[in-house]
Amino acid sequence: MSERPPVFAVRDLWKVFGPKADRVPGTPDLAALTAAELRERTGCTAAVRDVSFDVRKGEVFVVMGLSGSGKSTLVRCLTRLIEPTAGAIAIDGEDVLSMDRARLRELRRHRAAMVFQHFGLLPHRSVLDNVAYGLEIQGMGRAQRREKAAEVIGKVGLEGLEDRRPGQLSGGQQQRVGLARALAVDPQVLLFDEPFSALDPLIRRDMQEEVIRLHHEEHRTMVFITHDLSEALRLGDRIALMRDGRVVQLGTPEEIVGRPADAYVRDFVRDVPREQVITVGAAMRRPLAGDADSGPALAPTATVSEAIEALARSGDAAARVVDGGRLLGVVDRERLLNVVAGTAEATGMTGATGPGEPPGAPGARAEAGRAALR
Ligand SMILES: Nc1ncnc2c1ncn2[C@@H]1O[C@H](COP(=O)(O)OP(=O)(O)OP(=O)(O)O)[C@@H](O)[C@H]1O
Repeated sequence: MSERPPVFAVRDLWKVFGPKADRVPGTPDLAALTAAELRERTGCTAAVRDVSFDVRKGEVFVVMGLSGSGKSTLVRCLTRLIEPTAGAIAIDGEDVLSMDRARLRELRRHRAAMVFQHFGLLPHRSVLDNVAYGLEIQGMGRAQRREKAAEVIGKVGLEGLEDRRPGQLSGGQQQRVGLARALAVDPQVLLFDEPFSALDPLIRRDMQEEVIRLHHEEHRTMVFITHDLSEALRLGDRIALMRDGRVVQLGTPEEIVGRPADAYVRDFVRDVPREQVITVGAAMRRPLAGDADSGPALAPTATVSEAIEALARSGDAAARVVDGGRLLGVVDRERLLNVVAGTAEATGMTGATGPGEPPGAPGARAEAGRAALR
């Protein structure tokens, strides 16, 4: 697979709050301290600690972690809503840290639009004018921006509500207005800061579907903060799991669930139904002589859960994993049970590569996991 170029490239990023914050990243003794030790020794909080990652074009990149792990600080650093202490950030190869005020404004207005949990809508303006607001501050003429706003309102399913004020909308509808406003400026990347956490579960699911749809139909690049694991697994092509300012694992949902990097991640994903996330492509063994002839055929992106169902129906002992007519491997009952029981790491016969850089097509496998969780 050819690597998609990064939209954001983040390297060795630090954000330290507190007195003389600058000295922390450059002083190995301080940089090595735990969060609690650092606070005690220096009075500083390292909200983001030595984080590096790329956000690839067209992917949904989820930043997940418990409250206080540094998610918001990290994402706010991307457009310098919070000024990083050390490190490098580039958008499309352009250095973000050296941008002047005008360039930064342009970055935030045109290139990386933020959708907040509290939608920041203007209460005295109609839905249409709220959606058009971003275009207005870009200097677009009234007729043109209203036309564009109406088009985006249609996209997010708010037709007929154009003339309402935000106060006359439900929470979910308000969030759609916030989303439409961000979309109207046609940004390269959408940044979501826990946008759905205040919504009730059904509406939340609706909005998640909306994000998935935008991802599929418009191939939007999105960075999505959440503290909710099932939301992360449902939406993310890749997930950066944060703890105390560090990214403890970066990978596809399948990798995070199937190959947790450490005890913390393992504990975090303990209750996830592995068979709904892990694919037969990861669980299979190499084919042996005679394997080609029997058992149902599954695509490598099929989940373990789908494989179990196929075997239950056919009565066979094993299923074949095939791609374009080629036999890739075999999953037998024992392998499938091991995934369900969590007694085998789903490393697959292709073996592991570095964290976050799986072989094959991570997007497709993440998609299989998401489909299962929907
Ligand atoms: N302006 C600030 N001054 C000092 N410390 C801060 C500041 N902003 C954030 N922090 C600290 O940095 C750490 C990371 O905070 P951040 O808000 O990024 O976490 P989060 O993962 O987004 O949390 P939540 O899910 O609760 O929003 C926390 O310990 C927080 O107290």
